[in-house]
Amino acid sequence: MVSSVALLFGAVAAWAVYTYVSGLASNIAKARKANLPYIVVPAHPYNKLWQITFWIWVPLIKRLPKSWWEGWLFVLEPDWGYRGGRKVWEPFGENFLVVGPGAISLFTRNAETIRQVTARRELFPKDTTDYQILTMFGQNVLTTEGSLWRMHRKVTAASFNEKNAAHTFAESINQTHGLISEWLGPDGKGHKTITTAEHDTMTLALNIIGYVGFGLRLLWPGQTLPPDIDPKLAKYGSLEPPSGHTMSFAQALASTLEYLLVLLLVPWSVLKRLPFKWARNSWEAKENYMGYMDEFLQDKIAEVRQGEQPKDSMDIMGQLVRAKYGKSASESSELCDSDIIGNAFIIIVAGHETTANTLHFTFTELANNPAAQRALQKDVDDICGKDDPSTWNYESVINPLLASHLAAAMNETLRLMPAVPEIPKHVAPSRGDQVIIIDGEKHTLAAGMTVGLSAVSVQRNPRYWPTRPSKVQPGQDDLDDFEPERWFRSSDSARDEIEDGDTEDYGGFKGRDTSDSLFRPARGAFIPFSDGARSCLGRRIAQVEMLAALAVVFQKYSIELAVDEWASDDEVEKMSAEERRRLYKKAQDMCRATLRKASSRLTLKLHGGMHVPIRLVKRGEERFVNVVDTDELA
Ligand code: HEM
Repeated sequence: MVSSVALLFGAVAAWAVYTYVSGLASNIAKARKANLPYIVVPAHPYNKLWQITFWIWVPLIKRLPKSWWEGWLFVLEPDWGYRGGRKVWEPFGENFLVVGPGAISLFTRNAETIRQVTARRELFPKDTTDYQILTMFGQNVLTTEGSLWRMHRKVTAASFNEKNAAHTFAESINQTHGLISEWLGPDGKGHKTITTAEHDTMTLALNIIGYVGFGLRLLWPGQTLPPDIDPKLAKYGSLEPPSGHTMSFAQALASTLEYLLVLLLVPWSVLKRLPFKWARNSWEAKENYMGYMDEFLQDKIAEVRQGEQPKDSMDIMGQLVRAKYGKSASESSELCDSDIIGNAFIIIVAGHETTANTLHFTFTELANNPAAQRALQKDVDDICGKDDPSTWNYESVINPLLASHLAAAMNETLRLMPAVPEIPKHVAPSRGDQVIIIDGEKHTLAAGMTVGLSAVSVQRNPRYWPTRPSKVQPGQDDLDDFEPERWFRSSDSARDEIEDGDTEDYGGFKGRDTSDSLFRPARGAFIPFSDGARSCLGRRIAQVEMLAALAVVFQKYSIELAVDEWASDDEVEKMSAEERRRLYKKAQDMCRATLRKASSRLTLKLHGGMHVPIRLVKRGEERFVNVVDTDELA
């Protein structure tokens, strides 16, 4: 008996060793065929078991002599692209392969490679198995491929037009007033240290996405609904839970997003029974959210059946309901109810945290870079003047804003801290090996190989971005620094297109990612919204939303880093300009160190309560940003 058990274990162990070694050998052969630099790792970075347990193994491996692990261990740590910076690429150039026993991946910071991958959607699709957990409320545009994706993309893209961008601009202006009131504090005077900027920009983006996704007006604490609001919408807009719910709609939405990873990873049948507070909270959020979605769907279907005209606002879910139940529904009738709820959910997920963090980092970087903030304020004054933001006309201000220091600051944040630092694709397993050309040489990528487009690395690659000496890191170039002014440098690169690229129209905004009057990076070198057919559907909405928020805030206010850690308000009051500059430098160094610690779970952000304290002050009442970096005032 004992010997048969030992035999069984021996056989299983032999099989495991054989699978491991033969898998590794086969992937090494594929790497050699690709003729690109490669490293061999004991476990692949995308291996789920490794992703859960890496924190146990990495410190253990680091106890071994450094020469044993320094050339490869970095790829097995999360966020190596963002945290490791450019030096990790030095041994490899712009493309390298990571070869593990179960998988092989190409990582690239080469624009030519990125162009070829993003332009050929069918040869380099998304690996939708990785996205299946995001189908928890229904199939949607992010989680599907092939003809199913086409259908989802077509129906959802219909809402992403200029008319709706203008509606979003107006709602962003309105919601930014809520953010400002929050930051000014109850006395409305400002000068109060804000440690919740990350949370507050999330609320701002949530309230805007509530409008984009459902046509709802969501409130900030202390606000009330307009008296003439449609009673059906009041139920969703109210800060109090209506009957049948234990949370308001906004609370249900915010908590569902807060507990998203729990809801994605823990089976619901288990979650329901777990005796922990986080499990109860996430379950309550999900139950409320699903309840609201069902009611919302039924309300919208009833509206369509009663022949009610659509409201003149952005409302993706309403538009999807009309696509299925309206008079001209034939084309899109393949949508089922869960697809509608699934798409509404994914638009919120895709458009909430991404925009919130970009805005949060832009506010923080502008506080950290007073010269950039002053240049931005000058442009707000020139474009918008002193007019009440509610009177700003979208058609006349949007293009000037897109060509201004506001867009330059937004682009610079997207360059340095893209919400999605690495965009995953793979070589379609059913289409065989694929050849790509890099600097005139052919390279064969094996079918099934995963491809990580490193946005964060290509966007700091000196081959594509003109550089100047860094003002913060002596002896280095300025590619790791926040320098919005870079977007006003001259461009000599053509927007290289791919000859056999996918040219079909998949809807969404058609213009470029950046204004023609700003620096135009080589195609593939600036991919915060990805590129090609599967690029971000909400790009224009996100840009419009962020520009509106920046313009409203900086028209009347400045943002400064808080210095409470080093000096009281009374002490600052008595300081000379030079003393203030020295003090602010401490806050600037601390700010840079904190931002370097950002990490990505869903998107790149400051996790675990990490924050950079800031203050909102009326223009003319600044303590620092009008005296720091003043030599740069032109
Ligand atoms: C700063 C803000 C944003 C950034 C940086 C961003 C970035 C991206 C990126 C990189 C992708 C491709 C992801 C991948 O291939 O895995 C993507 C896809 C997508 N984004 Fe955004 N996004 C932003 C805002 C938004 C907004 C506001 C919306 C909606 C209102 C939105 C809706 C979508 C959708 C639906 C997709 C999937 C498109 C498809 O697969 O066909 N995004 N986004």
